[in-house]
Amino acid sequence: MSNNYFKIAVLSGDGIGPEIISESIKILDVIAEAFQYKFHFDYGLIGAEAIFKTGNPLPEETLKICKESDAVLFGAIGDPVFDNNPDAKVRPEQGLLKLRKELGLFANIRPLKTYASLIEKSPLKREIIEGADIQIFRELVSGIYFGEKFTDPDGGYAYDVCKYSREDIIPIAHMAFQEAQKRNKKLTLIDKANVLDTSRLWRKICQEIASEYPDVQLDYMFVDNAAMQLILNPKQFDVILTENMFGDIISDEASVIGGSIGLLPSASVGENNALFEPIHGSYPQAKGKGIANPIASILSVAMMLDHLGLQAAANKLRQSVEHAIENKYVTIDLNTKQYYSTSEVGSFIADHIRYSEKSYYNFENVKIGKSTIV
Ligand SMILES: NC(=O)C1=CN([C@@H]2O[C@H](COP(=O)(O)OP(=O)(O)OC[C@H]3O[C@@H](n4cnc5c(N)ncnc54)[C@H](O)[C@@H]3O)[C@@H](O)[C@H]2O)C=CC1
Ligand SMILES: CC(C)CC(=O)C(=O)O
Ligand SMILES: [Mg+2]
Repeated sequence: MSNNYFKIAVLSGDGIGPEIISESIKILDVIAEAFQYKFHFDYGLIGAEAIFKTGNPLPEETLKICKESDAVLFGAIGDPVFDNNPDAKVRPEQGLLKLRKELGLFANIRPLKTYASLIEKSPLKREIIEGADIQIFRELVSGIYFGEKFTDPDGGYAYDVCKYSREDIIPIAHMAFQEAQKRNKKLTLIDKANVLDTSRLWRKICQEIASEYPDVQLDYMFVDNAAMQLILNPKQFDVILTENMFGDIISDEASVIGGSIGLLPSASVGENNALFEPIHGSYPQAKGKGIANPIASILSVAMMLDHLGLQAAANKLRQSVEHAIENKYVTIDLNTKQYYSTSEVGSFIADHIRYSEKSYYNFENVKIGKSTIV
């Protein structure tokens, strides 16, 4: 990887995937211009569109461009054709799971924050959520999503095995402890250790590792209680560490604190590869309507820029997203009275980066894009 040339594999996927990814590419084009970087995009098929075109949810060619990339930008996969057919043998989700496994993306980092102007959008009370700031570390390539699966041909029973090894837990546990050290020195392991052997293994290993981080306070919480505590008192959490399925579920729940799942980005990282993806899915009901919030994908681009060592660009991008949110330049999920389309929000953020980087305008007084800031 040279200092200013980056190969990005782009997997738009299904549903709203292509719409949100096209806003993220718009942003990357502007960042390339403003900061003098070159991003080379290699597009690949994945998910339902890949099944429809090739029969395979993760074609070899897609895997190849991802492995050869500096980073992967991922939209979303999933289609009702498969969701509504429990007998389908090939499924879009298998493409994403296989990609995560093949790239060794063991840690999925899902940051959650609140924005002052969106506090009222959350169904939760201001005093409960204001200032909440949580970093979720979700294990991503093991556990029940990857264990042996079986369905009795007569349809009488089925099972999914949940398996964890020391090797699966240690790397992400260290990552979470190190993040806790950089933040408020508080780590909560969310598990079900009162019932599950796998959870007891997580506790044991985290207790062992804790001795290497004596300044970090390690707490435990059962996942059922955590699901309740997250919305009753989210500010008690700082860094959360959890297994694959629990992390999947509680992070969607946590998005209610921020105001919309359409705001939450994530980074999926491993030893040699990294992939950046919103936490939401393909939201098929919104496909082609221009109503999807592109910010989760755009903030995933900010995480990608951090990963590539382009902190100045990442910070500028986050400032521009905040500028859009604070100026109420948002999609319908965040404001049903005054809202903008997916591409208008993307353009507003892109314009803010472009003009503020070039110091063309005083931004407090300028009208950007098709609509007026009111
Ligand atoms: N990483 C991925 O690609 C994921 C894929 N999926 C797949 O997505 C499909 C739909 O699954 P759902 O459970 O409905 O989850 P979903 O995350 O696609 O949508 C759930 C709800 O969240 C809201 N939402 C999601 N994204 C949004 C956005 N960008 N802007 C505004 N609102 C947004 C909508 O209200 C939507 O009804 C399924 O096929 C599922 O398997 C689900 C989760 C993750
Ligand atoms: C395989 C995916 C559909 C899992 C998921 O929901 C997620 O990663 O958020
Ligand atoms: Mg999910």
